[in-house]
Amino acid sequence: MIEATLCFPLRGDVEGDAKEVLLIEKRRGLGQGWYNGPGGKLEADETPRECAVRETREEVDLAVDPDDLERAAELTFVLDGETHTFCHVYVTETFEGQPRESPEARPEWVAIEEVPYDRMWEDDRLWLPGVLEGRTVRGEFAFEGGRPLDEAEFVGHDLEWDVPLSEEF
Ligand SMILES: Nc1nc2c([nH]c(=O)n2[C@H]2C[C@H](O)[C@@H](COP(=O)(O)OP(=O)(O)OP(=O)(O)O)O2)c(=O)[nH]1
Repeated sequence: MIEATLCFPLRGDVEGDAKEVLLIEKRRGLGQGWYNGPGGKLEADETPRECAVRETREEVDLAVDPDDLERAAELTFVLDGETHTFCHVYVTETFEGQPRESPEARPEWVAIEEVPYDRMWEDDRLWLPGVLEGRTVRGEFAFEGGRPLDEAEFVGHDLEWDVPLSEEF
C-alpha cells in the first residue's frame, strides 16, 4: 500500500476577497494533466507532515511549516478490492513565498467556487468542496479495472463528514 499526502494552501477570505486555493496542474506521474493539490508519496522514514512540506516545496517552491498544517481528510483509494493508496490531506492558511512552476507542476490560485472538478480525479468533487469550507472527512473510494489507478473506473464511495481524524498524523 502506498501512503501519500496532499496539501492545499488557502488564501483570501478577508475584507471581501474571494477565498482561493493553490492547485497544481500535474505534469507527470499519476494524475498527469489533471489539477490537484501539491503532494505525493511518503519517502522512507518520513512522517506525513514532513512529506506534505517537502512535496509542496519541491513542486511549487512554497514553504509551509509542518505544525501549521491542519488535518482535513483521510482518503483510502481501493483498486479492485485492495487498498492502493492511503492519503493524508492537509490545508494551511500559512505559507511563505510565491508559488513557482517546476517540472512536476504548474501552480495556479483558483477561487474555491471555481475549482475545475471536471479536470480532476473524479472523486474530488465529493470531498474537496467540504474540505475547502473547513470540514473534515474520512473517505473510501473504490476503483476497478486494474492499474494504473488513474485509468481505472471510479465505482463507489463512502464518506464520513466532520469526524475527528487520527491525532497520530
Ligand atoms: N485529489 C486526488 N489525489 C489523488 C487521488 N488518488 C491519488 O493517488 N491521489 C494523489 C495522492 C498523491 O498525492 C498523488 C500521487 O502520488 P505521486 O504524485 O507521488 O505519484 P507519481 O506517480 O507522480 O509518483 P512519483 O513518480 O513522483 O514518485 O496523487 C484522488 O483520487 N484524488
